[in-house]
Amino acid sequence: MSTPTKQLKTISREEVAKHNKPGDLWVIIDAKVYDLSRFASLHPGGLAVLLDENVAGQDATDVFYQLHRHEVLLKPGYARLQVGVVEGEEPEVKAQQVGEISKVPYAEPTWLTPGFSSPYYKESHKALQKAMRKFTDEIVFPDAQAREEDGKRISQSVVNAMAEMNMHAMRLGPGKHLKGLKLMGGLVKPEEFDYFHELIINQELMRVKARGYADGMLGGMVIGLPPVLNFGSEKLKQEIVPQVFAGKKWITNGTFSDYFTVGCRTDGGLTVLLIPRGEGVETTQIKTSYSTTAGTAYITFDNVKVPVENVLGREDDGLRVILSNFNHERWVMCCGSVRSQRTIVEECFKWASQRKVFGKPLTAQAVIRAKLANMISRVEAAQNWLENITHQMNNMSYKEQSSKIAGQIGLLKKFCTSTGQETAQDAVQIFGGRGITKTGMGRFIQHYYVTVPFDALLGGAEDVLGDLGVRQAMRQMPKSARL
Ligand code: HEM
Repeated sequence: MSTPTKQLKTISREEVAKHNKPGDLWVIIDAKVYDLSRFASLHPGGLAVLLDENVAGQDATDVFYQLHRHEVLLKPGYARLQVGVVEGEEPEVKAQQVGEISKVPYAEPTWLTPGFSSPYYKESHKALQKAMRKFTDEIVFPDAQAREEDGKRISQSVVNAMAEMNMHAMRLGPGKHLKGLKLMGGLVKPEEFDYFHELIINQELMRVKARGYADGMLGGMVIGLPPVLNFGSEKLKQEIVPQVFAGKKWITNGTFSDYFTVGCRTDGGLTVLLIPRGEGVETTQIKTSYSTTAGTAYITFDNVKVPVENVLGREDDGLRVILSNFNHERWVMCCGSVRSQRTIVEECFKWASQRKVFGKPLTAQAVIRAKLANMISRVEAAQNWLENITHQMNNMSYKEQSSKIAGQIGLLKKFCTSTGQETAQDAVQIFGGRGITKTGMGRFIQHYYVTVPFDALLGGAEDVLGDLGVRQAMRQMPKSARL
């Protein structure tokens, strides 16, 4: 939200210039006049910088945006320091408003860029995207940033708000489980819900820019509940699924789960069980390179008794249950990974345009433009491949997906996460020291840089997925083919 400027008085630049000493200190930032007289001694960047002759009583716009994110000025405690607007001038900088599409080049996928079109997205997709953007900005983003900071799990109010929209159910993809549900307040009919709707939900939620939270936001459900839906008995499904969709129970989010979907070694192989939290089940928090809000845990099962009806699929046939889960799960991860990369492109484009070195923006340097070129190419390639695969998923049965595109999904995931890591490295180079600080200018770059290696591990390490892709292709190699 920007500060309302209309009621504020207009002040001439000459008048501002008179307030240039300790105890009487004004500055101009983006045509807005700030009285820093009392704040100066509390300023985290120190008093001396504010008393510099080029700052005190002067226009400090450029230097301010070299050192602070715009959001600093939006914090109520700081916004309050504004005492007026420069006579005859209008502020230029505008924060992205709730629900708004970014105007920064490549900050949005092509289909959301004015003047571009796409064969994949219909009216219901567009309506869902708009609603999801608003929902994420208003309800999820503030909670994500706060929880990432304090490491607590997602607030129940957010889980409830998601449940009200039936978002948890939609995150399991199209299918019978959506029948009769009112999706996103009725914006999408259950029978028309497809993988592009789900892609939109996954990508919009990822805009929270908080990787641990993104997993803690019922990421465990996306992985742990499908085996119950696809292989559980009717009785088990009726008992478990509605509770999880309603946000009352948690599955496979370690520290705070009520149920765990577990592959157990049995005499004849693997058997998948749904284990409720109870006697003999213990979870201990594991600290990782991302926040504890994800719920990552070390779990022990000690002589736990599990009812026979909690077997998912057949005894000793657990590998099939686990493998059948992988395609969707990996595809979800691709959606998130691509969207996170895009956030980094946006951050870098903004920074490289506003950061001035020897009087010129970073974008004046060919080496920086080359890094941006690589980043843009990677994210566009990944999104376009993702959309192609999503289209195939919409036109294949679940079984066909396994035989025809499991390999491609594996390759896409490897591509998304390896390019994500290259982009993280480029971004840190562009931001310099600010790319490794947890607060201020480069905080999202730092966060991405330390959390992106995890994307390259979950759902299968890159080498394994690459190998899967090539092995599946090898099986389709015609015997008749010769050079
Ligand atoms: C309304 C005016 C200002 C406010 C509310 C403000 C607030 C802050 C805050 C909250 C920080 C901590 C870092 C962050 O959260 O981004 C900071 C750091 C800093 N500020 Fe300011 N500031 C203002 C104006 C200025 C100006 C005009 C300068 C001019 C040189 C300046 C120089 C610095 C420096 C050098 C740092 C340390 C940066 C770093 O650690 O990377 N500030 N300021």
